[in-house]
Amino acid sequence: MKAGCRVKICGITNIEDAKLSAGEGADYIGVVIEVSYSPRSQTVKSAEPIFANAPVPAVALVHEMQPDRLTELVTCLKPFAVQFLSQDGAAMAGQLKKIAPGMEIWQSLFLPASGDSSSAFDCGTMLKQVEQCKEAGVDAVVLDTAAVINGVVRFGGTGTTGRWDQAAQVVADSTLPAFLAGGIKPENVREAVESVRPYGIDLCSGVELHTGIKSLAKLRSLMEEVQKAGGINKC
Ligand SMILES: O=C(O)c1ccccc1NCC(=O)[C@H](O)[C@H](O)COP(=O)(O)O
Repeated sequence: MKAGCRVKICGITNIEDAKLSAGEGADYIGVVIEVSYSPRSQTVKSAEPIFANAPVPAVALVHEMQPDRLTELVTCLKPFAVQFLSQDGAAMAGQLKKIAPGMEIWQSLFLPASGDSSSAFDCGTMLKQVEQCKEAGVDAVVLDTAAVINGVVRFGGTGTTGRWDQAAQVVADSTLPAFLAGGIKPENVREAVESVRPYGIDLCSGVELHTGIKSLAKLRSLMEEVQKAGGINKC
């Protein structure tokens, strides 16, 4: 098993970027599927070539997708995992694992943005959520940051860092592998990894040339910085 911090490159919109990310060392790629507020969103149909040819495990991200559509997605794309941005991963896990045994279920959980000291956060409550997810068959959680952009709440892909002190508390006692997401980029990834010690990191806008297109130079620089991060991450 890999010892260091896993890396998931998300918001992939084309197979070239999937291959670029994997070639630079990504462990997973993520594709946002039919999420209205994402500028990187793909349809099940347009995502087919990415999932069919992905060189590393590919994760399908969904938000409040109807169960019938979810079944179609799983049948067509055969993702390594479905990641729920809305809080329905635990409720859907049992049903999805019946139709796709072996497929993982990931659940995004949202922390306040850094600098936001007014939003209530209770580590114990989040750890209970993690435990409930685990009992329901969820395999991993992604600690991300939600933010209001142009008047719309976006659950991910915001480029906004979260409260890493709070993320570190959750990671330390999480009973599931926990990824850290939100505003991670080459310039801050070392601090993110060394201060939170997540199982993995998950990022999107920090390695883009422009929205929806990845940058080779930024991916390379990110991976170099991840390699430099010292210490042992949570397995
Ligand atoms: O990437 C998007 O456009 C996106 C939009 C809506 C929900 C999720 C989205 N991306 C999912 C991810 O897992 C991102 O990697 C994660 O949210 C972090 O994004 P970023 O802050 O841009 O690194």
